[in-house]
Amino acid sequence: MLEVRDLHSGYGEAVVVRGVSLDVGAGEIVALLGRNGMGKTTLIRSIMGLTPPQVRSGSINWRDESLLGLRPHEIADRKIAIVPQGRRLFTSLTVIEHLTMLKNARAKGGWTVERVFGIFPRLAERRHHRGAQLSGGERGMLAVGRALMIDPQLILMDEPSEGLAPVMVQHLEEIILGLKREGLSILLVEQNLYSTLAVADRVYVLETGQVVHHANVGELAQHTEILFKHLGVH
Ligand SMILES: Nc1ncnc2c1ncn2[C@@H]1O[C@H](COP(=O)(O)OP(=O)(O)OP(=O)(O)O)[C@@H](O)[C@H]1O
Repeated sequence: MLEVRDLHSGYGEAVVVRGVSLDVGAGEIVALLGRNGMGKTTLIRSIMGLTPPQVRSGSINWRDESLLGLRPHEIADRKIAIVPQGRRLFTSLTVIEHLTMLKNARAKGGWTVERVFGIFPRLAERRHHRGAQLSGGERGMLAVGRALMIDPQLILMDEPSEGLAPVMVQHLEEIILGLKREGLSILLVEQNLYSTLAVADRVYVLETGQVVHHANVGELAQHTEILFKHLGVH
């Protein structure tokens, strides 16, 4: 479904993503692991058409169509959503306003506000609260809910568990697995290794903008020395 080939992308003179190739299949959860500053966010933003960074060369194809040169809203029209790092919510808009701003009022089927409230009851309680009034966990839920409202087939999630309490991280894992069961594809950037191993099918490890390891989660769990070498974890 998503096919990235030999992608180079960066900021000004600095090329941060240096020749990355990766695939995300239908209904697959693929994780990008790597220490801070290795280029994960740059890669996610490049796929979504967000600038900066600027893509220098390589290809990004989605269902056999090139995404290069498309604007983020055109990419969203192709059913790709992003849960951006830091959530990027509007401080003065309410929960409901965030959820409805991208939904075509005439759209039929798919995700509705009520369905999002069904998986995140806390957001229902806070429906009239503004972005600035929400806790970190509530902001995280809203960022995921907002992404779902475009009825995505692929979600790019940039550290969705960042700042969440352990119980919420577990809830998020369940939601991610539920979305997979519905056939969604997810490209997940995650610092939380255990969360990654709990949900992902395959993992790419990035180091200074290059893929240095690619494995199924089962293989990775048996070769924890790889994680130690590239991620500095035990
Ligand atoms: N807007 C920008 N302008 C210039 N350089 C940037 C910009 N954003 C990121 N960089 C640089 O690109 C490199 C990769 O950053 P990136 O955010 O993609 O890493 P990351 O793997 O997602 O790490 P993190 O987990 O810290 O977000 C870093 O050296 C960073 O300083």
